[in-house]
Amino acid sequence: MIALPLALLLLQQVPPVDAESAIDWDKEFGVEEQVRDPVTGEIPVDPYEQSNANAGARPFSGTEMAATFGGQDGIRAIAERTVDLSQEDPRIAAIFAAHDMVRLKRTLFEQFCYMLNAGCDYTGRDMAKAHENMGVTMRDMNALVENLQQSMREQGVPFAAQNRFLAKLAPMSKDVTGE
Ligand code: HEM
Repeated sequence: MIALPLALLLLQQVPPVDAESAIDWDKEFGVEEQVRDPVTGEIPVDPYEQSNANAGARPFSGTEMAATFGGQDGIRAIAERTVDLSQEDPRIAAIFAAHDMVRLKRTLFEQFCYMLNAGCDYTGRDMAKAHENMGVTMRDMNALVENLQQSMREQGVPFAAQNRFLAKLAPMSKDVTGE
């Protein structure tokens, strides 16, 4: 029977929360709130100059490679699947966890589509800027390439065409990893 009086006594001891004295710790530590664009669902990035040169490789000529990859629909499926597989891949998932996968799926699709000459412009950042301070290693790079290979295989891209595409990506590894 002493429980109720004791509880009341303890309640009295809790200092009242004063709205004016509540500390905004995010502000104190300079943590900015990340607000997604209501239309695109993406988190805005710092301004940069947009150019197809940011894609890091010149496109294939002709329409053969684009057709082999299943046109824009096939390329989108491959880019998105690569991101999904990488997010679930215990070897590299942690690198993706704190980043905007909505934007990555769009920009990776654009980059692949541009390179495969399937009728897109690339609007993302260049490879060095996009992977700056991320600490990506060649081992991580190999894991991502395996995920891309699986995505291309699932989409029915022939082995020779897969390798032609990978050969265009390979020189980017030094900008991505800094190794
Ligand atoms: C040749 C290989 C690669 C290509 C072509 C590539 C392509 C891209 C592209 C197009 C972007 C988006 C740029 C933008 O937001 O403006 C990006 C961002 C990103 N990439 Fe890669 N990438 C490669 C390798 C890797 C690897 C190996 C990892 C990690 C294992 C990785 C992790 C990421 C992450 C986490 C982002 C998001 C960055 C952010 O939100 O600021 N990438 N990549």
